[in-house]
Amino acid sequence: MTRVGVNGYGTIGKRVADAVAAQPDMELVGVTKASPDYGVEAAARRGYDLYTAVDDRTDEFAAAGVDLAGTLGDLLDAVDVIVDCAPSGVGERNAPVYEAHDTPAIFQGGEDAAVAEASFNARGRYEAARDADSVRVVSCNTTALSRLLAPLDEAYGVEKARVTLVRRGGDPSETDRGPINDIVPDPATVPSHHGPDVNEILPDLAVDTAALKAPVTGMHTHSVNVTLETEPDESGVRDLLGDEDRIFLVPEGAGIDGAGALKEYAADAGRPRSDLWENCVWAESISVTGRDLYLFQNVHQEADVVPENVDAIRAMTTDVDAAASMARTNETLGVGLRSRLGNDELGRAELAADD
Ligand SMILES: NC(=O)C1=CN([C@@H]2O[C@H](COP(=O)(O)OP(=O)(O)OC[C@H]3O[C@@H](n4cnc5c(N)ncnc54)[C@H](OP(=O)(O)O)[C@@H]3O)[C@@H](O)[C@H]2O)C=CC1
Ligand SMILES: O=C(OP(=O)(O)O)[C@H](O)COP(=O)(O)O
Repeated sequence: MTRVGVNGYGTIGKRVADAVAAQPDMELVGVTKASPDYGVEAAARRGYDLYTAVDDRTDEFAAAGVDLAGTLGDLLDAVDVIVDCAPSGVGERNAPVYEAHDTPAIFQGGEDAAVAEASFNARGRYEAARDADSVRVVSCNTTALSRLLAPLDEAYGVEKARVTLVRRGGDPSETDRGPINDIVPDPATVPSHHGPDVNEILPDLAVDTAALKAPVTGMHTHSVNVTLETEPDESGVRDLLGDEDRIFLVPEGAGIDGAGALKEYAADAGRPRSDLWENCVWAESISVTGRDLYLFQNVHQEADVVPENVDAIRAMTTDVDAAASMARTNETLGVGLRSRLGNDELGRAELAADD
């Protein structure tokens, strides 16, 4: 049983905590908060022990009537691995604290790659985390690109990938983010950080990325063009991507026309927080011209890195291999969304059996 702590209980931390708690081979020892706001209630409702991320704020929690199990240092001494889910840049400041407690750590994609010994994606780079003392799960966008490009490279060879990322302006809870009335090149320089970050996972893959930010909160959207080394056909690409558990082929003719409908689909499927852990590739966008493949995919930024964090914990702390870890994570969380529309007869009994 791997004992796990989560440092930072925000957008990513609360989801990672729930995913860890669902694993039969992991124990969630506790989570931290920096301030006693509404997030502490979510942790309490789930029965998670709460620690303060910042030692000298203990009195603030007491004044708000919040019981603490201890400080970050206490949590670090009680776990086999800590998952840092602090705001971007704060993880780097936390790294020396983890080292001082001799606690292996997993960081998130808001940190520079240099924060950890290895960058991680279960599909592309699981073994790199084996026995590492620190690992960085790459960002939501980089995770999605790695999941997409790895199977394409294996099946056809990637000569060159070119991706335009329309990034969401902020998460739904982030009232202070933007833009609110523009689509902004961000960064305005090319390549954006995503291409070099993909190369942390797939080092030999030629990929250029350009990014913008848009006034939406639900999901990122990627416009993808990949020149392949061998000529594919559209149905072959559909089958290839459809066989990946962490890719959801958005069915043609289902009336799912954007992120709003995708999130509704996830809610109807009973997903916690309407989370879409899978890349969402629009099936009808898959188009081939010679060796050029085109498609659109949507990425739920709050969710896609969550199964990757679970696999990173296993890679660092156990002998379980990539395929077995991914299968266990997928099964326990329910990753592997599939639509039967346009495929088989839509049987109520069959759908109910999935629940
Ligand atoms: N949001 C996203 O879409 C994605 C984010 N990431 C990355 O994940 C990481 C976390 O992002 P996100 O969850 O969005 O951030 P949030 O701002 O939602 O949550 C951060 C959490 O960290 C806590 N915190 C604040 N200061 C500290 C500290 N000094 N030590 C420990 N914890 C602290 C906050 O506490 P409190 O609430 O009490 O202030 C909050 O609970 C970043 O690296 C980000 O780039 C990766 C993929 C997608
Ligand atoms: O890591 C992320 O995005 P990124 O892949 O564009 O760097 C997350 O969506 C957080 O991005 P943010 O820095 O816009 O909050």
